[in-house]
Amino acid sequence: MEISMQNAYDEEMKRLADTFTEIDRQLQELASIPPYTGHDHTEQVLDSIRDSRRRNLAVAQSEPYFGRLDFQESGHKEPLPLYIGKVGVEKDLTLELMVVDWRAPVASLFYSYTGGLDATQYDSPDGLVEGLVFLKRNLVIRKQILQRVVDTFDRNGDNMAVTDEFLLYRLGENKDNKLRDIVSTIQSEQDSIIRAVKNSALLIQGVAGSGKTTVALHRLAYLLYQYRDQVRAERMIIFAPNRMFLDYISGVLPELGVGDIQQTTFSDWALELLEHEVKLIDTSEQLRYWFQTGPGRPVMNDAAPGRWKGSIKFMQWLEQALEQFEASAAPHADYSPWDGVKLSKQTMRQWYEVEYKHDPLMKRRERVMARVKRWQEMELEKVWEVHLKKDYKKKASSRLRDYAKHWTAYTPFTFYKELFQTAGKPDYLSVELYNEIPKELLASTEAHLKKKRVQPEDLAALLFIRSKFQGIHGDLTFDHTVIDEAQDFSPFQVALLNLHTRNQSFTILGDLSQGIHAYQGIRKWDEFTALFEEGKTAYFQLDRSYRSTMEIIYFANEVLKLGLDQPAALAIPVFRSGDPVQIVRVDEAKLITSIITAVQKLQTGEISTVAILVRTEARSEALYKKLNAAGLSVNLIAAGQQHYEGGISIVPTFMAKGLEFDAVLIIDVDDVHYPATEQDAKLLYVGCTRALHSLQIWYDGTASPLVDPIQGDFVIR
Ligand SMILES: Nc1ncnc2c1ncn2[C@@H]1O[C@H](COP(=O)(O)OP(=O)(O)OP(=O)(O)O)[C@@H](O)[C@H]1O
Repeated sequence: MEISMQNAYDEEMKRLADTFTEIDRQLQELASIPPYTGHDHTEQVLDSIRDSRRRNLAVAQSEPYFGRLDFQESGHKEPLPLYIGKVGVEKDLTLELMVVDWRAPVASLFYSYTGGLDATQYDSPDGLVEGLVFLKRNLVIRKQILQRVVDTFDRNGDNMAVTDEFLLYRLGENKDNKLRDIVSTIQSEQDSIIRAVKNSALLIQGVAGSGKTTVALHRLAYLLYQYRDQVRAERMIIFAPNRMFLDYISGVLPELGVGDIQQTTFSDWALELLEHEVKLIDTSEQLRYWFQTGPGRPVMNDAAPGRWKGSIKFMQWLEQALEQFEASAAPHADYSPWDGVKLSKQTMRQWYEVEYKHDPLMKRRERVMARVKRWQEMELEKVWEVHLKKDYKKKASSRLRDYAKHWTAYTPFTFYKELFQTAGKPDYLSVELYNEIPKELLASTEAHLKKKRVQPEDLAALLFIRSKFQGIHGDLTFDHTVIDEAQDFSPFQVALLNLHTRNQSFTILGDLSQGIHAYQGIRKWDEFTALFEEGKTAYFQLDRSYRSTMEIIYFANEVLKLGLDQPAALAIPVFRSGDPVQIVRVDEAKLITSIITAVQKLQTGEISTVAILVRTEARSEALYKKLNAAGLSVNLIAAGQQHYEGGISIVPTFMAKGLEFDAVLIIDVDDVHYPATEQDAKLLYVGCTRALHSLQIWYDGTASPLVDPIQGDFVIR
């Protein structure tokens, strides 16, 4: 070790020991105060403050910080070292900050500073603070042991830019079955997204591996810290593509000390809100249909049911249908509980159309019926003769039931079902509107709905109807909504979520180049921008990819260029080099033995997770059986999977989206399974970009036109 680094190491050892002494002292002091169980409000507040201090100190106790920034504020004589950790730690009496929380305004310097001698600044609650950075240092502390000290900027050194050395060290590590936090190496462009203001819809186009998911999770932790008076964790929600993906990302928020944030899929959330009145079709059927190979393959154009039903046009169509329903829904007949007494339809209409106008539709009906009942009770009270009263009461309850039956109480499902009937339109719906539904869609939807089954693309519509029928109560609204893999969401879904989200506070992330579910997803980000109030959106683009080696990124970019007229953006790799991508011809007869040999070879290196990516689900199931029978223990990842186990996985490529593996082996990359179409290029791109360190492309017969022409020193055959 160089002398200067040895000095740095010694200095940090001493500082670390002091920090631990202080943390231990505070923890002991807190342990000596028994928990408060009384009713005094002030004492209760103090107790909860002590509780949160205990929790923070427990986090800091093993890894108190990961970074140091020496910053000299303008007007100050000397730079002050700031130690940055996952939680802040203050000295008890002096309140001197021993460790700064990574989310605090001053900590933003640690992330946004990219080098140079010029003054830099950060946004503090009191305005901009300017000054000079002298040192940026990364520290690895594990279980109280200082393992590594890396200076990525030193004003007294030669290199005036912040170096990537520490980042590369972190990226070179192998992955297990969970996504991890990146607090120690958040990059400047990621930091701007994490710290962007709350009340805006952020739309983020990020290439594969640019840290979108990770950044979104860090943003939630930041919002909870920065806006602690305005947001609550249980009022924030993350929408992810499937449960396995949720399992995969489930470690990050607890690592950041954040709990209770809702994490779900759009379907699970919607079905719950619809009180499970309907069931979803088996979506693996749908996936098999869209991801089949060969000549029968369907085209993913705007006529696809998901595109039609996911459009804002359909939302507007429903709005009109609901308006037509509303106009005809008021009571059409007088109500008479017994002969000689009558409540006129005009009175009831007045209640329905004027007095309760601002209530949701079905609530209005409920309120009118409740009022009719009250009126009826009052009328009964006017009757003095006992036997008559008894008779009227009986008659009235049966007539009221009858009257209510003729004024249908719809659920979102029964209403929706009535719209999609091939036999004819409901009375209230105009012919023009009814005729706008494509005939084929009308028939297929009717067939599903008859079985009380809905397709994923029906859910936004059902929830929209629900919102009109029941309204959206406060407990169904969110303080902030994250949509991951948003390119697969429809505009209708996002518009619907906007109804449930306060102040347009959204983080919407995705990659158009990975839009493999184009039968429902968007083509351009404008489709979402148009949904929000002007001036309350912000667009970010993340082009640097952190996951894969340079070789893998160069290769994946070539695949996109060969298949897409205009890729959304090409990824820029960080300077991390690995082995070239291998394109290998493997005879089908030798496939199983070749996979086993390749996996065993990979495992002799540092590789811990391996994915064998397969074009279709059927093929992956067949290979899974054969590989296990041949003695290789692999996990099959199938649609509907709840957990991701790590190790060796066999996965249909479309299911691998969002995940990552140390090594990836894509098989069947021939001209039949991956012809030169936009759809296949996106699918193959998703597959290639799952790999961190090693990528192999296998084929038999003729290599896919999406890989065959690729030349360069990043590929070997
Ligand atoms: N600043 C960073 N420091 C260290 N690692 C990072 C950083 N940014 C991203 N990564 C790593 O890069 C990988 C990709 O991150 P993530 O999965 O969040 O990207 P993504 O953009 O959502 O990817 P995709 O669209 O391909 O699913 C993860 O292993 C993550 O830890």
